[in-house]
Amino acid sequence: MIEAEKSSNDPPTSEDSNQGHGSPTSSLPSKVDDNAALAYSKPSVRKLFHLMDKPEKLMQLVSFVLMIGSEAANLITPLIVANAYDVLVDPTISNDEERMTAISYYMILAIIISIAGIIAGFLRVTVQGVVGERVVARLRCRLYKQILKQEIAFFDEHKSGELVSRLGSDTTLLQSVVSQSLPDFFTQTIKAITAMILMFYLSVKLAGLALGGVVLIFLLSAPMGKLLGQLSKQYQDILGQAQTHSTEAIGSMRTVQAFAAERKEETRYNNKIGNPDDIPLWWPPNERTTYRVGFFKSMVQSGFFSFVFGAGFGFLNVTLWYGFYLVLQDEMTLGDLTAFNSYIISIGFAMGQMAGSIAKVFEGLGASGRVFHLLERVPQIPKTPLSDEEKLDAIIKPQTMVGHVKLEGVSFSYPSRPNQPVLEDVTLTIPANTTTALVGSSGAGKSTIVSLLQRFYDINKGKITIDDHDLQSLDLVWLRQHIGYVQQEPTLFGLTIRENMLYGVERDVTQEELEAASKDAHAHDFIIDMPEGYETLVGERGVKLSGGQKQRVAIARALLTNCRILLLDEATSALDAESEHLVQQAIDKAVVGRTVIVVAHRLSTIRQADQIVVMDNHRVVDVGVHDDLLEKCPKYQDLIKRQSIMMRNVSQSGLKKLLPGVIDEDDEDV
Ligand SMILES: Nc1ncnc2c1ncn2[C@@H]1O[C@H](COP(=O)(O)OP(=O)(O)OP(=O)(O)O)[C@@H](O)[C@H]1O
Repeated sequence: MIEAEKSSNDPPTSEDSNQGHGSPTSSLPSKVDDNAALAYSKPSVRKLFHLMDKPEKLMQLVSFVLMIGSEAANLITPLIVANAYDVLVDPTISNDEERMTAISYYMILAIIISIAGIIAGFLRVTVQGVVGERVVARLRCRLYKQILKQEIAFFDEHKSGELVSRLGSDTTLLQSVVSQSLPDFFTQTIKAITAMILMFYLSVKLAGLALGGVVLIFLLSAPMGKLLGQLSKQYQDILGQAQTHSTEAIGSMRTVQAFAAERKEETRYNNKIGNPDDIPLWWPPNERTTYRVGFFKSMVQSGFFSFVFGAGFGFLNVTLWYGFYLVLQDEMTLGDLTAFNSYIISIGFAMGQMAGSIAKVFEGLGASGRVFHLLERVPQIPKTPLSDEEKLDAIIKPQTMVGHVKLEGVSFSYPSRPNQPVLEDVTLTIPANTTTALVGSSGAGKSTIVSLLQRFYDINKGKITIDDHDLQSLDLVWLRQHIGYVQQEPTLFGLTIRENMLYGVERDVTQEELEAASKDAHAHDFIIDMPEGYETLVGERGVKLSGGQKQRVAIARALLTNCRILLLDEATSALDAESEHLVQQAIDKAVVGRTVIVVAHRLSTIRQADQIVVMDNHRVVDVGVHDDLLEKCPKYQDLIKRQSIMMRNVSQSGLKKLLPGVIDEDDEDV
């Protein structure tokens, strides 16, 4: 956890090694390292090029050679055409036919070289495009892998929209940097430098004047270019925030519509975009919207280009003027002046394109800061071993799991709220193959225990062991493969029922096995009633199934994983009586021969448990079986009295029988 406060680039310190695997006591919690919107690494072109592997480097080399070829062709052509001009006015040639033959020779040569240049240019752009596609595909794959590797606390802090935006628009920006802007910038720079050398070759005086002009224009336009880069970055940041809102709303459309909150969501999005229909005049109001930033960005952009082109071509006339003077002074030929003129036009265009490319490079580098931050972020769980030897020493992957769970003096707060204790000094022994019900008031920390057992978070103090192995020393994949988890509202994926049931099941499963598991989970009957049976698509997040059906599919999934520990978060939301009964039967089958820890809300579940853990105010207040706790634990009595599910199922007289002495005669409505 200490690493959370360090830059991901920082080398590990001895302090880190003290926090190694198996350490019973970790450091105090630190707030998750980054505020989502500010997460940023130093952008660098070098890092971008490191994304290239051997094939791309080779292609880059080919592209470079093609670039030299095409630009050499472009630059040599004016020199050849200059010869044709000089032939035209050459007083030593008296015969027009002879003159035309010489001109034709030079012009045919110039046309052939130009065509070769165009072909080389076409090939260069194609190769560069392929390089860009390969780099962005690799970047997206790595980035997605990296996102999947992050610990749950990271996802508590980072909204999915923001991450999707990094995978989508940020990587697209980087692609255009690699495949277009940077190569264009280099090409145009080389072109401008070569043209300048050729200009010096033609006339030192004229070239000196032109160079002075180029430097002056560059210096004057640089601040505008910088401003353009800043505005581009701001634009991307606000767009990212808008995307975060929209992804959240689109992903929760049922909630949005149920609360008739479409207008609210529209406003939230529009507040970031700046809907032009709400802006009476074209001048943007003083709010941070993409419209406002884009408005100024276009102004600066057009100002920048107008200045570079305008000043460039204005200056061209000044040099041309001086050039005529030099021709009259016999310091250069007319042909030389036409070639010089072509070069200075080339430089003007090159500078314009360089300006456009550099603005895009700045924009891309802004995005690269966000992308590289994520790419370099070291997941806090599991902590990265400092060396291969440490990995071998520290990580345990036992042959089998028995399922004996122990919590010893566990204290915990969520990394996003480090000062708010959620568990304090919790000690608990859960023998293998028994069922433990966690009960307690809302917010007592029951679901947190379930999360900690899956090592979604690391504890701050104390120790959690499974079969006497410290949780932090166990191979994380092995651990999670041996733990089944059925959530209150299970998440299914937009796949078929079969695919959902086999999600996370690594071995081959026969149809018989699949059906047996779904029969045990009381899911088989409703599945075969569906038109496409096990091949039925369940819709995004399983929306096409009822709550009870989703739970039964999730239980079947847990059964198929052959998990040794089953974690159940019982639904608080009411299922109808029949569905509840079926889910209960499914759970009854699932618990046999497993260590089961259930966040219990139903009296039936609580009563059947081998031990009941009563939690209150972040602590365990009592542990026992139902009858004992009813007798001696006031908190438990209170809880049972309040169990809403129980109230639904048990009549007042039944309640008095169930809780003698706890329900009073006048306790009509508990
Ligand atoms: N991801 C999180 N980040 C920060 N705080 C959290 C997070 N999840 C839960 N909490 C806080 O931790 C405390 C315990 O939550 P937990 O979900 O474990 O309670 P619970 O006993 O399961 O409650 P319930 O019966 O209502 O589900 C609560 O105060 C809650 O606000």
